[in-house]
Amino acid sequence: MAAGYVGLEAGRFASPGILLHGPGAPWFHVKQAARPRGEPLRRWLGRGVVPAAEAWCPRSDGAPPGGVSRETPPVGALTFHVKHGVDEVSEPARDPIQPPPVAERVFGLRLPLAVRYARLLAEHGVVRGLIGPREVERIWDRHVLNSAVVSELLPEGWRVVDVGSGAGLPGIPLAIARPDLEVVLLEPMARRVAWLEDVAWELGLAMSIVRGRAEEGVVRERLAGSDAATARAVAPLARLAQWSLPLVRPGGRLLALKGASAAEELTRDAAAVSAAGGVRSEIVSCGGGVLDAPTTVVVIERGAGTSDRDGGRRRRKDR
Ligand SMILES: C[S@@+](CC[C@H](N)C(=O)[O-])C[C@H]1O[C@@H](n2cnc3c(N)ncnc32)[C@H](O)[C@@H]1O
Repeated sequence: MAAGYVGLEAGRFASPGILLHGPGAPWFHVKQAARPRGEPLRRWLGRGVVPAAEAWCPRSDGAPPGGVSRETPPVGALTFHVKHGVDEVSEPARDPIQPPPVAERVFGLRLPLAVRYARLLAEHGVVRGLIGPREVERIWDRHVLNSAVVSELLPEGWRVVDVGSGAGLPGIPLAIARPDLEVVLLEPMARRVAWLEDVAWELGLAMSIVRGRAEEGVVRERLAGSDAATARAVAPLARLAQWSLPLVRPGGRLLALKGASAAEELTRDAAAVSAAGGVRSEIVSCGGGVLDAPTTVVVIERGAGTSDRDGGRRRRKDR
């Protein structure tokens, strides 16, 4: 790096809600996420957010371009530089998309697909508002791996409906880790559905994406008889059971990814879960030995005696 430039980690410039770090292109995120349309970055930096006159991203040849570079810096060089008159040089920031070693245990030979998904989330997912910029740092443990380890609870060949898939969590990591599953992503918001379609296409994943709400009749018609429903950060357990249990066959399961609130929710919503057809409930920890913080899942089985119009009719094959 050139002398005369003080290297600062991009993240240090961030004010709340503004992403200045990220894989690939910090300037791009500034432009997209924070900078008023059309305003030169130089002026934006001069606003007291960064007390500096000139900023640039490192180019692949290492030379300061003089002004803001629009070249995407190479991975591992996610540093934003401010001309400051101080002879200091920074280390390149860690690439948050580098998978941790445990990722190979979870995804095996399909790890490259998981890396591509993590990168899509971190780059386009942030810009498209699917995940917050602060999530990029913890994309693996809190999102991709946290979701994929739920596959421990899914027998081979099951059809799984991911209710309220949003950014594709947990459905897409599950589909990557377990190509034997038939994964259906269910999401009502058009913008998110478009994102899910883009990701499925980019990754070449054979999966169905259904636009709708779990409780809608037409959705029930289409998805009833699934083996399991997954849901993360969608609704309190009572509502989730009312929405999702009608989508699974008798004996099938709702897998609700919950955090520390799992036990409390299960106690609080026991009556509603039972009224929705849930017969056996338990709290299971997934990913022990892989994740520092294993994923807590509330597992609710749908009772054999419960009925809805299509329950069990659409089973793919006898299991
Ligand atoms: C907070 S986001 C969580 C997204 C994703 N599961 C995750 O963990 O990142 C909740 C998602 O549930 C969807 N959602 C809300 N109500 C729903 C319903 N009745 N049926 C299906 N999806 C629903 C929302 O559109 C949104 O995408």
